[in-house]
Amino acid sequence: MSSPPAPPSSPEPAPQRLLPGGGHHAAAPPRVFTPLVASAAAFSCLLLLVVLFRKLTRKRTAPAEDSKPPYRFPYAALRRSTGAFAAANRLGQGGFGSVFSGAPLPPVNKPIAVKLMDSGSLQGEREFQNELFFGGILNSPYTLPALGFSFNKKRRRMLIVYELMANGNLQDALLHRKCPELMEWKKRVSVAVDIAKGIEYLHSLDPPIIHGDIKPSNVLLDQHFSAKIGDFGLARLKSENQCEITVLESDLGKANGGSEANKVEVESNGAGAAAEDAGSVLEDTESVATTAVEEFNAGSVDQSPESFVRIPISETSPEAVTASPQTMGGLATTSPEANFDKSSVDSGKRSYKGMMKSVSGKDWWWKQDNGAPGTGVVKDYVMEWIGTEIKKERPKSDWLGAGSSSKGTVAKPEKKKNKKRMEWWVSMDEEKNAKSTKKEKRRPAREWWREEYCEELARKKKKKKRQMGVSDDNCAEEDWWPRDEEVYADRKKKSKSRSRRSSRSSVDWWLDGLSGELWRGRRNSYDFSGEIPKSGGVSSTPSMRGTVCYIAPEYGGGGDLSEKCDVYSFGVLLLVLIAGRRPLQVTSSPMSEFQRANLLSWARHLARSRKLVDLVDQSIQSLDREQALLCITVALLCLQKSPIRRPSMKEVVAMLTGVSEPPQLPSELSPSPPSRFPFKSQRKLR
Ligand SMILES: Nc1ncnc2c1ncn2[C@@H]1O[C@H](COP(=O)(O)OP(=O)(O)OP(=O)(O)O)[C@@H](O)[C@H]1O
Repeated sequence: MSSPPAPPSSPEPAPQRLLPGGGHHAAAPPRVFTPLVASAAAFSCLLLLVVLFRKLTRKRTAPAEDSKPPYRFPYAALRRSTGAFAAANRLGQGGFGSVFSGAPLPPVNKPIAVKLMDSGSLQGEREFQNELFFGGILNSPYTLPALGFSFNKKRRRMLIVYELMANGNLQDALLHRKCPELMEWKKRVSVAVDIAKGIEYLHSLDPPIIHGDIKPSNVLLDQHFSAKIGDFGLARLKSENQCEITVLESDLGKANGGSEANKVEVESNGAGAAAEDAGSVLEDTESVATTAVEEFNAGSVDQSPESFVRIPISETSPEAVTASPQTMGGLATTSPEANFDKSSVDSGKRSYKGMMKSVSGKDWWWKQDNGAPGTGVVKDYVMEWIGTEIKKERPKSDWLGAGSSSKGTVAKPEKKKNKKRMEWWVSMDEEKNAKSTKKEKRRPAREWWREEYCEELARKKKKKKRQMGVSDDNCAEEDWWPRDEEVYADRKKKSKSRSRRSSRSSVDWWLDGLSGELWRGRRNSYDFSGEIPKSGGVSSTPSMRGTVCYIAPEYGGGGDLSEKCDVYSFGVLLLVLIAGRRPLQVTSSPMSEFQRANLLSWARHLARSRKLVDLVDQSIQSLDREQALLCITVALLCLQKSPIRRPSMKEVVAMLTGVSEPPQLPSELSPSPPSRFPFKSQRKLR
């Protein structure tokens, strides 16, 4: 008997699995899940990547909430924002370049103004750094610090970004465009108070900030004609012991190396006419701003981004005495070299409360701490390129102190080179140093002034003759500088009354009340309509000491910069605001007008003859006479020659806002000045 055929083996062992309560629980893991797990893992990886990517992207597109200006903007973004620096967007021309309006760019979601500076002048580069430094510190509705910056290495351009001020600068609004809003007395007073509060704010910081160049063209007006103090290019931090602290260039050595690297990179991306685009390509990868901090922390800067603050050695500092090889008679000189090398390291003047942190060891760079309180975040500015530019531009003969290397210094040639560069840089506002080493040779400021002035006049006259028929009247309108014919008319007129002042030249007379000023030679821009020479203004003697007519006599004469210098400048500005005219305005009008040329002398004259209200702008509407008298009196108090006698800005604000008692005129402006008639006044007293 044949056995029944075996049932065909079931292809599916599944029935076993399907048996309830069967004894097959220890079966192998279900393979059906494997692809599921794999795809889940892949999905999570992908998700992770996406999250990471978004995080990275966000870092580039939106700086962290707590990040603060100044931000570094990609050059290409600024270029786009200003329509490739289109002429139509040009707001004006300053001493170091043009300013353009631009569309909002994150993280600054407001219209911007972009100052485009060529890197030709060291002074410009230095002002650039100053602007950025103070941009990280200032925070007041009455100041307008830089919001950001950028570079274009190929084109050797530096850019500074500010908030756009709809009504431009005060000089232009008041004297050129004569904005109707500013013809209202109340508005003028409110502008004056805004400015006073702005300066008060600067002086109230710890350490105080001295602006150093208060004048109407450095005051900007927003859409409501609220005033903000701008242009911190010449501003200084002041230490408790009166040391000036100057923001200086970056580590030259490091900067040079890095810059070369960058240069190669740029050139590899394009050449010739495409230079700008090549520069842009590099930066176009980022579409919006990052902060300097982020960039530095992220290590995306390929070289050290330090800029620093230099603190000159105090003359009595023991460190200075031992450190400086140029120590003389127990007192250290304040030579740039001494400052550069030594002060930084050990001189114990580093504690800049809440703003900067000292760097330990032999690293003498100062880092500017602008991070959120307590975080200890160090803010540095990217200055990779400036050092190289200095090296390129400056002739060897320009380095101050060349050949005067100190005995005790054993330095490597490269180090020495850098030092000399730095000395030159340092010396730009260190006339004081020169003074201390060459004391006996010092000339009176007035003599120096006269020479400079006469040379300038001669140059101007020559130039004008050459350009016969070319009108540059508009350019010559800047603040104070009279046209040649005016000056010569002035001289003619003065020669008639020479008997009175035989020993004094017209220049001396002209400078009455303005003694010692230097000028920066910048011109205003709204009415400018031609090519501007690189150096800028009508008179272009570079100076790190402010603007003629506005600079305090003691500072112009070589003295220290103090808060009282700002007070003096504010006094001039206040008179300009009240009178609606420049501080010096010589016209070819009749003799009666001539004595009014110098606003300060004119105000003093009116004070003595008790006609102060005559100073007020004739076109002012709704004049409050009492308030006008108060304002002029405050201005005259600020303009006292002795800095100690000038009020503080806090007092000025209190007087202008009526918080304190109305002030009295300075005693020397009484109708019979006691100093001139001592006997008479003594008799009177008895
Ligand atoms: N934030 C801004 N908003 C609007 N206009 C501005 C702004 N910054 C500057 N400007 C305008 O651009 C022009 C040039 O400004 P800039 O600060 O370069 O020169 P300046 O103040 O005239 O002279 P200086 O070189 O002595 O500072 C000025 O007419 C000014 O009104």
